[in-house]
Amino acid sequence: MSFRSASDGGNRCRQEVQGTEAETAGHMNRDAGCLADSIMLTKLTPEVSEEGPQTAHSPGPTLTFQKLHYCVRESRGPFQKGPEKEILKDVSGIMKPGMNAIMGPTGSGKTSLLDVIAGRKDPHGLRSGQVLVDSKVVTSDLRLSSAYVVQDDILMGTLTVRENLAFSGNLRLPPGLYSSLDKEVKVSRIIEELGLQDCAETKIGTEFLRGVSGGERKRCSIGMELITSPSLLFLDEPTTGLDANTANSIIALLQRLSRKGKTIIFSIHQPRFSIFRLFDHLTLMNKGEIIYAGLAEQAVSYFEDLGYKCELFNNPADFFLDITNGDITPTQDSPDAVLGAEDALAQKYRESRFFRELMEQLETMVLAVDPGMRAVRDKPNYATSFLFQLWVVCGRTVKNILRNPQTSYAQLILNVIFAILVGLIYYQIPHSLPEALQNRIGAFFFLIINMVFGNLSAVELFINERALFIHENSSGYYRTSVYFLSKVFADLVPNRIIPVFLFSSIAYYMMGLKPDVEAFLLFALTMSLASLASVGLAFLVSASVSSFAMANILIALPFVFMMVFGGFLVNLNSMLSWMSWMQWTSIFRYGLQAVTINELKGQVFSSNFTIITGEMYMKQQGIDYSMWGFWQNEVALLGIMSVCMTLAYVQLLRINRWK
Ligand SMILES: Nc1ncnc2c1ncn2[C@@H]1O[C@H](COP(=O)(O)OP(=O)(O)OP(=O)(O)O)[C@@H](O)[C@H]1O
Repeated sequence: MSFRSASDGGNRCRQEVQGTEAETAGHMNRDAGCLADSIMLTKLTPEVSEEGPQTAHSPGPTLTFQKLHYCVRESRGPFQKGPEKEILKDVSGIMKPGMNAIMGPTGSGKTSLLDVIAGRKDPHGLRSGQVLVDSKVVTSDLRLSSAYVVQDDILMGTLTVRENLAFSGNLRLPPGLYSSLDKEVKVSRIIEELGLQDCAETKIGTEFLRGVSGGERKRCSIGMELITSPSLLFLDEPTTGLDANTANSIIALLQRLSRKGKTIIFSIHQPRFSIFRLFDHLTLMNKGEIIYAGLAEQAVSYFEDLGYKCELFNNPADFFLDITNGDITPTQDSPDAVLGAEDALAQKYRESRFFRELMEQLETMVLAVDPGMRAVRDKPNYATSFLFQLWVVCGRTVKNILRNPQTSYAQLILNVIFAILVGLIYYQIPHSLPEALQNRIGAFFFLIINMVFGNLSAVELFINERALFIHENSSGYYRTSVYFLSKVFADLVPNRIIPVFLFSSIAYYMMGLKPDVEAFLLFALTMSLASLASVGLAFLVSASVSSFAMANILIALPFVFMMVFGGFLVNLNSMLSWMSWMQWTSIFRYGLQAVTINELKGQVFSSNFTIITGEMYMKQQGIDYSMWGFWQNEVALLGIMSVCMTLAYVQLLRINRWK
């Protein structure tokens, strides 16, 4: 078995291949039998193998896809959709246990094919065709039961390699099968297998923190998926961005796994020969069509039969890219020589014996499809319970905040500085008119502004980790509600509630407001609720958009409107009636009214000739200062917060998880 090349280079390749020939041959023989066997296999759930409590080594599943036509609609701007573009054209194939590479020039559709067969691409784009895994129709459930390593490593930068792997293991290994100790052992085994011992306790790294190297990151990403011992593993360009040696070691690792019976399917751009020779099966794509699918070592001879000549010492992978790019042309004397048409290579492939054999195999497999298994759409199954997920995800969020405390410190320091500033400006407000009322109301407005605008930073909450959330959620780590609650709690307590309480204490006593504990507590409550209501709105915006620029525009607009309708800048009674309804949505109005009632009720202010009570002033301003008048403001703030938080959760559920 060798790369059939007319050149000496081909002979050299042959010698290198021979090193792996024996094991590859064994693998191929097994594959031949595996096709029939695989029809019988139905298990796609992670096998509990070498590291787990049970010892089972069942071969990985066989994945088949038939006549896939996938279309995308190109966008021509925010409101204009472009024409539909077919990015996969009548694509069929079989991927058996072993190393299955999808190669092709850039834009040829490698990633699209990988995503469609992995169930990660929006099913609305699939015009026809079906994907089967062990003769079962693929449903959205495949996303949760198979493993997919994305091209950009998505890991929590503040956690170490071991902690990241433990996070994946804790959430994705069923507690009924694995004790805590089993999970720890499994993480250690994965670290060993991936050669990550030296950096196991090193943090992955963030923009502020230098962490592990690119290759170690990639290996950790693969480990995050291997923790469930998946029998089917998808990888999108696992070697992109890595140096030659690291790329080699990653592919060698994948080959070791494939020899344990796993089905490894990956897209790859232009591998060097030492990598290419480890492939068992090759699918070559060009312009959305397959131009070769078959054993990797037969690809060179296939193209040579078409009249292309592989140069001396040329790497087969480069040879194929030269063919697809049109950099080499076929010799016309070959009986099968390709003519000049754009899709001639795809046409030639469809006329080849490889395609004929594939179609025969596919027909047999489709006949074996259990009709009852068609179109089944299982609900996502999570390995762990809601409460356990909440515990683990909250733990990670808290750890992340403690290791990356800049935002929390900044929020705290900002609040203290601002409280001292407000306290100094409005230091010990007198009871004499006109300062008594003017300064009090001015100070309250100033305070509410700080509560609302001081929470602009909350818009980053779901934008920062959007990619991480989408990846983990669609890979079955945790429920959306778990992530939402963990982020909300972890943000609210350190960043919102504690700083606001500190702020209220400093500002309240420096300004010399009512010296009464109950009044202080109600003041702090109002400040907290005004803060939480604005945080709720910020969360809603944060969950709705994916860019900071858009989020800043969307959050600033309602805050400014709310400020205008707060009752301080304009008298709300004098407003045009069709506009005045906006006051009911204003956090400023509710906050301002509540602190005004709390402070002025029962107070008397005087000048040389005038005496005015707080009640008189509030009556004049149209403020209801009864008990319910006060509490309705608090209820309204709570209501705004609850509605916004609920909508933020709905938006998180609606985030597009498809690629
Ligand atoms: N959602 C989409 N909207 C518009 N075009 C798309 C979309 N997804 C894929 N395409 C187009 O489909 C073609 C194939 O894309 P794909 O990413 O699969 O190629 P690729 O072979 O993986 O390329 P690369 O090696 O550069 O990643 C490209 O022309 C790409 O622009």
